[in-house]
Amino acid sequence: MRKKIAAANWKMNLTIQEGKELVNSILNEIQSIPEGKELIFAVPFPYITEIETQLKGHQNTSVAAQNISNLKAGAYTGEVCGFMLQSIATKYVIIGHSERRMYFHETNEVTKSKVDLALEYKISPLFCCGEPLEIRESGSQNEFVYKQVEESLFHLDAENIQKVVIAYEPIWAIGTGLTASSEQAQEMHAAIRNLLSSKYGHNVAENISILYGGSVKANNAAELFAMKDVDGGLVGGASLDAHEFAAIVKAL
Ligand SMILES: O=C(CO)COP(=O)(O)O
Repeated sequence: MRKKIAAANWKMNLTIQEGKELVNSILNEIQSIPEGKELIFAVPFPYITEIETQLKGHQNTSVAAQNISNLKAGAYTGEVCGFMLQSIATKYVIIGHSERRMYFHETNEVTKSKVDLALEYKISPLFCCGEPLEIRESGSQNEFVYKQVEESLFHLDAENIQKVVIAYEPIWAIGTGLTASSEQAQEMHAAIRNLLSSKYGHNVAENISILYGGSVKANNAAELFAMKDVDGGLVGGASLDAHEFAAIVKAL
C-alpha cells in the first residue's frame, strides 16, 4: 500500500535556528504522524544532521536532501554525492526539481544518473516532473511529462521503481499562487500511474506515491489530497509557515 506524504521543500531559505524553530512549532501542532503517512523535511545540506536529530523519536518523519551530485566521488569542488548523504543517514533526495532543470541546466540524462546514484546509496529519489505553461497551453503536457519519467526512471527494474516517490509539479503553478485544479492534478496523476502500470504492471504502479506540488496551501490541500491518485504534496512557500504547513499535514 502506497504512503501518503507531506514533504516540505525549504529551497534556499531559513537559517538553521529558524529551521529548527519551524520544525519545533510544526511538531507541536501535529503531535504524531500515523502509520501509512510520512512527513518529510527537504532541508539545505548543512542542516540535514541537526534536523534529523530533532526528528528522533517522532515516528514517520524524515529528512530529505534537496540535491545530489550526478558524479560518484572525487575532484568535483562543491559537489555533494551519494555516499556522503548515506553517511549522514539521509533517507530521501529531491531529484529533477524544475528549478534545477531551469537554473542549473539539468537534463533528463543528468537526473537519470542522479536517480541511479541515490538508489546505489539506499536513498529514495523524490523525482520531480512537470510541464511549463506553454506546453500546458499547447495541450501536450502528458507527452512532456511521460518523456521526463521514461527517460529518467524507466531503466529501473520493478523493485527499484517502487523506491521512487514521484512529484508532479507543473511549473506554471510553482510559487505563482496558481494551483492546478484538483481535476487537473488527478488527471495527470492518473496518467502517470497508467504509464507506470503499462511498464511495470498494475500492482507496482499502485505502490508508488505520486505527490502534487505547486502552490499547495492550507486552503486547497484537503481538496487536492482527496483525489484518488494524489498521494500528498511537495510544498514550497507554505512549508515555511508552521501553522500553514501543519494544516497541510493534517489534510493528508
Ligand atoms: O516547488 C515546489 C515544491 O518543490 C512548490 O513550490 P510552491 O509551493 O512555493 O509553489
